[in-house]
Amino acid sequence: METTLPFPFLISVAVPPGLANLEGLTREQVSALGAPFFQVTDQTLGKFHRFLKRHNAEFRGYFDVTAVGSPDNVVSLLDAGARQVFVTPENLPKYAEFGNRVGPVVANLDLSATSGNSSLLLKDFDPQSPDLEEFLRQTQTTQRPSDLFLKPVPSADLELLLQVARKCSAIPILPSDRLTVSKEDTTRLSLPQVIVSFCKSDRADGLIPTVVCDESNVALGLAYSSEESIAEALRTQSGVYQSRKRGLWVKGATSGDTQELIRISVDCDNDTLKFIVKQKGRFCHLEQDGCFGDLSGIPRLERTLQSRKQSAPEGSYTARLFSDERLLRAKIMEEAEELCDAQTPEEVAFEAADLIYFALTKAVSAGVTLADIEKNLDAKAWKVKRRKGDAKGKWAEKEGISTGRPAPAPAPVPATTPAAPASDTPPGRIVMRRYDASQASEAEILEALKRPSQKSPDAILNVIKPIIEDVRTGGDKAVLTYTHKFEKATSLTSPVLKAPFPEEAMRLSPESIRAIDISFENIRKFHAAQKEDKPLQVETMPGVVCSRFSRPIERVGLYVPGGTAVLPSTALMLGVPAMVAGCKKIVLASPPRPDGSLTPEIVYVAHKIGAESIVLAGGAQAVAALAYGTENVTKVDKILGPGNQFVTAAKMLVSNDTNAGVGIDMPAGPSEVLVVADAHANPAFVASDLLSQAEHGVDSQVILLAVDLTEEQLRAIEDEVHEQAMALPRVAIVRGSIAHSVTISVRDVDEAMRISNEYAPEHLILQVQDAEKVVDKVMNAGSVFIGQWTPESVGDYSAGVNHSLPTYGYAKQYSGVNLGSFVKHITSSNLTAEGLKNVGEAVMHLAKVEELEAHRRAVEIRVQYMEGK
Ligand SMILES: NC(=O)c1ccc[n+]([C@@H]2O[C@H](COP(=O)([O-])OP(=O)(O)OC[C@H]3O[C@@H](n4cnc5c(N)ncnc54)[C@H](O)[C@@H]3O)[C@@H](O)[C@H]2O)c1
Ligand SMILES: N[C@H](CO)Cc1c[nH]c[nH+]1
Repeated sequence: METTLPFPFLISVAVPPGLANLEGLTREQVSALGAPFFQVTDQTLGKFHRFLKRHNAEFRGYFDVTAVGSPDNVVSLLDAGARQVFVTPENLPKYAEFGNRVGPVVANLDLSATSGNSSLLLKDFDPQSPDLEEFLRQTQTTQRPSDLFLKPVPSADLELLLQVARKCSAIPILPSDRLTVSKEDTTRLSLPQVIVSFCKSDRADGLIPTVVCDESNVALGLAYSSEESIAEALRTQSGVYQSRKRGLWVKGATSGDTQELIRISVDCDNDTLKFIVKQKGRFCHLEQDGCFGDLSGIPRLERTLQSRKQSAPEGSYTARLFSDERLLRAKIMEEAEELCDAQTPEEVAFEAADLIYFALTKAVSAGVTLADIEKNLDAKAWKVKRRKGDAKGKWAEKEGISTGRPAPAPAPVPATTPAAPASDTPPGRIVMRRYDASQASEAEILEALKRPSQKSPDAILNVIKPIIEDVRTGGDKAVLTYTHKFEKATSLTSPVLKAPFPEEAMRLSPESIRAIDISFENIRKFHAAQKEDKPLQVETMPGVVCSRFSRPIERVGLYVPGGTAVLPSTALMLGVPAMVAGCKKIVLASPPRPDGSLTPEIVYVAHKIGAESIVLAGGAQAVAALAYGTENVTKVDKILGPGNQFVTAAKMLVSNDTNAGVGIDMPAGPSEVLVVADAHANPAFVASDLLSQAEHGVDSQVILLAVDLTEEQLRAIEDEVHEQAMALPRVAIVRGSIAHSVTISVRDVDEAMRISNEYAPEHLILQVQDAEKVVDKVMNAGSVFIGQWTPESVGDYSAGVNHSLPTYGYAKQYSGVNLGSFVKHITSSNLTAEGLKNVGEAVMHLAKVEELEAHRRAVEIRVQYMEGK
């Protein structure tokens, strides 16, 4: 616990300041010095308690509680934010658990009886006592309490008290009614003079360097203080300093950017003051918040939100958030959930930033400042009674934490759907929301089928744009920097592993080699079959021959994801067709492990497909390196492969840069599956297929279209989902993805296929009777798995079909990766003289319509030549 005093003295106040007119110092002046001392009795305790609750941060004080009877009351003062309380030495053992927050009070000058305590309050201290010499001698011993507080007798000469305190490095307690900040008041001791007497300036002019900070302790700049400027600052409760050239400087007197004084303190070696102020406008004379530049981070966000609150552009997002309480509430809930689901440190930082943005919007909207929030944090840190911190109610239930209350109903079921009986649903059950298409509206079904919200495109762009720019301009070094940052592979010194790959980097068990070899061969066969053995040729008119032939794309970059799972199978799915297509340069990219190495399966696949190199990087940095090339990374013509939101957005961005000259395959994001199951389907099989995609990531979504299933049949699938999920190592991820996954009961297969085609799933699984016949009804899907013996995972690895597929509904317009993804089609025309004669008329006429005379003449000149003209 940080107990550093603002100054090496306390100010004693007889009653809670503000509850009575104080003589001497005002409440604000006491507050600005930050460490008051109070004497509390059973009678005044209630008042102090209430006062502390309200003003904890300003008056985090020291309390003599020897006149308070109940230890509970003493503890409640500590809990309310008292820095330290002093009790009689006999009572001290009762408070042992609170350590140095509780110290003894004694009334005699003999320190020997209290040695061993880290702090001690000497009350009725008389600086003229005959025992003073002996007392001073005792204070020189090593057993003395490190914090020795001297509370003087009422008649004490305060100047003398200060001298004695300095001699023995004790902390004098100065009565507020005997202090003043006014020059005119000669009956009291000058507080500014006391402050300055505790400071030692290194400067010839005696001024004290003063660091000026805002309420979040962000340094705004440097100023200087003198006794006079401190007096004026305390008198006016504003930022007043001593200009080195022009005397007193009242900050903002001319600019209007004034300051409200919050606190003055001195540093550890007493040569620098700190003023904490509430700054209006800017501190710096330049166009920036402070002399060290603009605010950043959370204070900057607060500033922006506050100005938006005053004048947000109509229709702006922040204006909507301020005016639509429900939207703001929904966003806070959404971001809180995303933060809980975040896994890597980067994701956690990203999601925490989002949550802080919306939380601060709520605060600003309610007129709460960051300083108010920080005061609360501090108050909590000073508490001594710790709450258990258990999760409560629906949140505990959602996470499967027992609350000792009856088990809850299953995950949200819309009112239109008959809910399963609550009593037999164990807490924390992993269950998909249920809808009944015959009772829910079309809009409700569409809403239920929405993919989990991705980060807003702007937020992602803000992250990836600088990364891409850094890599474009900084090359290898920039790639390495990001790999060190995101992958923590700090020992990596080169971002590329070039072929031939070292044997030790692909050392595998015979079983792994066999599994890869079998999959490789199946994928090769299926993709080789997609080859066009000869060019397409059509004679459209006599003598007019049109052809189309394909050529491999020369240099391809294949992104193999590696964030939440290592996916050598993706290396196969991209690498094998690239090899079959005959791409000359195949460059793989995949995030390395923290030790800088790659999983050996990926290196083995790279070796088998004849890759030229592997870029040891992931995310936007890998995409940028492939798109622009670096000193060691080969620039490619097309980037293919799935990835998270950063990867997908980076691919889109570089493909839009005409200077990059790079194409991409498609948006292949978080995995998803839609299973159509009827009463013939085996519930265990259905559940296993749903879970095989749910385990990919918390952003995955799985959908079950239950064709005419009874409540009992639905429950059987749900039971399987829960039981199988609970046994999975990635159950936490499954819980996240199932939270935004749904079961929809439909009447028949036609209704199921209508919904499925609208959803356009990446994977479509047909576990219905006569599944093959249903294939005719499939209009939009990445890849289809037909019948009960075809789990989706065979397509992920070994059947031969490709698993790099369009997600997020893009199956409506994109195909999955196939041989065609690695080739370009070139067309050719070949005309005889007769052919030109046959088609020439049409060409010349259309060229005339378009007024493109040179086009027309290119035909005419030949026809005339043929005719000997
Ligand atoms: N559709 C398909 O065909 C298909 C196939 C396989 C995998 N997938 C999907 O691919 C995705 C793979 O994602 P992944 O995250 O596991 O691996 P990934 O390799 O796509 O992403 C990891 C990289 O993201 C970057 N990154 C992470 N957090 C970042 C941040 N806050 N800021 C900037 N960069 C950051 C890091 O550079 C890291 O290397 C999953 O969603 C999976 O479902 C889809
Ligand atoms: N199902 C993923 C495509 O969405 C691919 C994959 C790789 N490994 C396992 N599965």
